[in-house]
Amino acid sequence: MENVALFAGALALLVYALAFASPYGLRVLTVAGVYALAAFGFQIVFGLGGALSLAQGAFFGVGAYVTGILGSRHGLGFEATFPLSMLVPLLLALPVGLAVLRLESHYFALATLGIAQVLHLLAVNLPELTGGSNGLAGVPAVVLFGWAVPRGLPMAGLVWGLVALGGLVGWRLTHGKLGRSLTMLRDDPLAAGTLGLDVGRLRLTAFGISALFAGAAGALAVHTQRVVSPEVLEFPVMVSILTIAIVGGRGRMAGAVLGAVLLLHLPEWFRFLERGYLVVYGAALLLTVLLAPDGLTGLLGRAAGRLFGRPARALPEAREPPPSVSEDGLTVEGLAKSFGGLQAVDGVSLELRPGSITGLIGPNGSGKTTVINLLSGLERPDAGRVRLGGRDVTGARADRLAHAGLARSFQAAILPEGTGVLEAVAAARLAVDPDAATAEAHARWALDRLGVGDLAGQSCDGLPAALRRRVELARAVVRRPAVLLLDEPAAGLTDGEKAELAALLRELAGEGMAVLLVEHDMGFLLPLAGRVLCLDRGRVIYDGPADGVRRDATVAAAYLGRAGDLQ
Ligand SMILES: Nc1ncnc2c1ncn2[C@@H]1O[C@H](COP(=O)(O)OP(=O)(O)OP(=O)(O)O)[C@@H](O)[C@H]1O
Repeated sequence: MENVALFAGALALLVYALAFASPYGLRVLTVAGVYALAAFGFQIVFGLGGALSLAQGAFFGVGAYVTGILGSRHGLGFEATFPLSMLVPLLLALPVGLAVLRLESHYFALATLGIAQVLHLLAVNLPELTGGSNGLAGVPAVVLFGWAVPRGLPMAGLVWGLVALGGLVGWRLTHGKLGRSLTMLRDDPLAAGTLGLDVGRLRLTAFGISALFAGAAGALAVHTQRVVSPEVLEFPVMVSILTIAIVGGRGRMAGAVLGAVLLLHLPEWFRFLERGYLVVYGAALLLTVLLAPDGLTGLLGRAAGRLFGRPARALPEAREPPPSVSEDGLTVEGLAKSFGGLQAVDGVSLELRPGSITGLIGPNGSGKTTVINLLSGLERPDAGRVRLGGRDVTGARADRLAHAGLARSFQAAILPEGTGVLEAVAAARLAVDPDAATAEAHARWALDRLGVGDLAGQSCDGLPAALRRRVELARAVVRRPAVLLLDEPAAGLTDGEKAELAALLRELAGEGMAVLLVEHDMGFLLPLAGRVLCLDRGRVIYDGPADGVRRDATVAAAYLGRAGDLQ
């Protein structure tokens, strides 16, 4: 269906360009292609990665200036200027990205906006290099195999040829491991780290790719206009790219094309309204954003789905992933963490041996989740030592710990809305499997293992709580971890479901996994766990066999009068 729509769209553009477009119309179409190319990169960094990079306009401008300066001042040809126009923004993006990519979203947006401001100032104030406010004229035409590509249809053809190529590259990236990893990162950055994804490296890669696309677009813009001026570094360029991505549909290459064609043509279509056109144009944009929050391509996709039904998803054959290799489990000594003045975890020591199930209990707020967060790398300990698989991993990042064989679940099962069950589970293998198809085959195995293989073709949206928990557990199990940390996995389950979960956990431990269970439900936990630790105000107040917990006076005292009760 998607392919038919793409083909129809491409054909319509071709017919318009060949038979109907005036020279001016061809120029607008060419510029639309240039913006589509810039928006492809933005779809990757913002649409998929969720990082509102306001540097896309700056990278566009840098690409434009590289072609402008090298072309008009040094007479270099397209074959040299075009790759350099992509390379220079990339070289700028890497150090800038390293410096700003770890900032929180709005600070990141501001920092990237600053880049454009600085570059604009440089462009205006370095006239010997850039031509100052007037810019540089006389940028040569693109010369291909000795033929100077004239403006009009040939230039439009060249630009749209590159749009087709760029769109294909972008489409492959978005549908492969990178795109899926970025989507996971956007939807749930915390979980992404615990699934082994290197958040920093992924963001930097997306930022770099966005710069490559923007630089290419900037170069083509200059060849189309044959001049370069500080205008290419001004904010309207960035606003146009952002609008194109949002109106067209976040994260979709087809959305970038549709958005660019519409954004560039709407002012032309409304021009007869003279000064009133801006009002209508603004209202049309506002309506699109309000009525189609996932953009026009999202709207069209949903409409097509309703009309023609969703095509059945071809499911991969289940394949068993290799288990993590680890003879030793996890050993923790003197773990401590405070938040401000509050000592959340205070000198906790524990050992998770392969093949064992250990329970971690304690009243509400006693530090159980913080222990799991410390062990899985979401918090850094203030003190203590953690050894995993025989190696010291104290303070290691979540993705490193995941690679070392640790998996965890979260108290509130987080599955990204709008994602398929199979994709959500496969996300946990993206960091280790060679490609997305292998990750999906492994995910299929995990879903079968959890007894929910029939959910593979479904969406995560609207799944009942018990099934969501299973899918989330499948996401941990699919990693075949050596150590599995589960934060209240039985919450909200019926007695029958709890019994099934208990059987599964026994099976996993029987295969050599070391399991840590944080639980309030003693009826579930005590028959399952060999050993139980009880925390109170961050300290271990009981560490012994499960059947001794109920008789222990300190444990009973800790639970008395607290929100959590020893059921
Ligand atoms: N990021 C944080 N910043 C400040 N305080 C925190 C943070 N995380 C946890 N705390 C505090 O640390 C203490 C321990 O919290 P934690 O969530 O680990 O307890 P818990 O035993 O898991 O509780 P529950 O059973 O309710 O899940 C609480 O007082 C909590 O408010």
